[in-house]
Amino acid sequence: MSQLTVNKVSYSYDGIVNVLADVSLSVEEGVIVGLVGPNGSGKSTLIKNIFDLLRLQSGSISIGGHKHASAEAKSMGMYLSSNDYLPEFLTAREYVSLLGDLFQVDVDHSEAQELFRRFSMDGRYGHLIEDYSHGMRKKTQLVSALIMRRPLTIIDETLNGIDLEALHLSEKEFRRVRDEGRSILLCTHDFPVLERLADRIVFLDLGHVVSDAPTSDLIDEYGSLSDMVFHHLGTDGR
Ligand SMILES: Nc1ncnc2c1ncn2[C@@H]1O[C@H](COP(=O)(O)OP(=O)(O)OP(=O)(O)O)[C@@H](O)[C@H]1O
Repeated sequence: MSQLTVNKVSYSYDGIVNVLADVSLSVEEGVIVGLVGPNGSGKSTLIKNIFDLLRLQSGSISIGGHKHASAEAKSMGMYLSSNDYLPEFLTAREYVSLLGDLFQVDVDHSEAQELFRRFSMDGRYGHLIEDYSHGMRKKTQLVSALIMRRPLTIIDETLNGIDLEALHLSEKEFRRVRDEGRSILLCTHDFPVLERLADRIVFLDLGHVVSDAPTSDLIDEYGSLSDMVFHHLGTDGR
């Protein structure tokens, strides 16, 4: 079953230039899909359309088989945005509880505390988020997504700014998410991470899907994901 289906979505901020042009993609159950593309190619605009943060202008989107703007769809997907905005006036425990209420998840705080320990934030779960560093906020976002266990998690550059140890642990946890049959759409410029993790890569450029292929096929053909992107960017008539 498809956890996410995007069908012929176009979007324009000014009614003149299409930032997304007929974008289609799908994320099946139990896969990690990488979303890559140069700055300004439309990745964040696409993600905001998926989560109904921008009103869909044309095409259709479904999450877990439900229309993307419905309450059912919204309960199935979680979005980790590229910024580290979190409610400063809450502790991580309160924030995770709040998400648990929203997603109707019975939160296991001892599991969250254990993840805090493993992410080198031992003893900080009950502290106010306003005292967290940038990296700690990113890791709090990751832990909260791991605890909410949504069928679809979309991660927009959230791994930026975390240390190598946390990155290693995140990759391990993402593989576990996939093994449990849940799906991740991972938007990042960190190609080595995608080469290790992603089953498939969707490459967006100037609002168009340039390619959508298994990571191993792209590596066989181009040697690496960065070479695939450089090859495309050097193509005449781009
Ligand atoms: N609120 C907005 N109003 C007008 N134009 C916008 C707005 N947000 C984004 N854009 C434009 O839409 C295009 C796509 O931006 P978007 O942020 O979706 O790209 P991106 O692929 O996520 O880029 P990056 O890798 O830099 O995060 C860019 O030209 C950007 O300037």
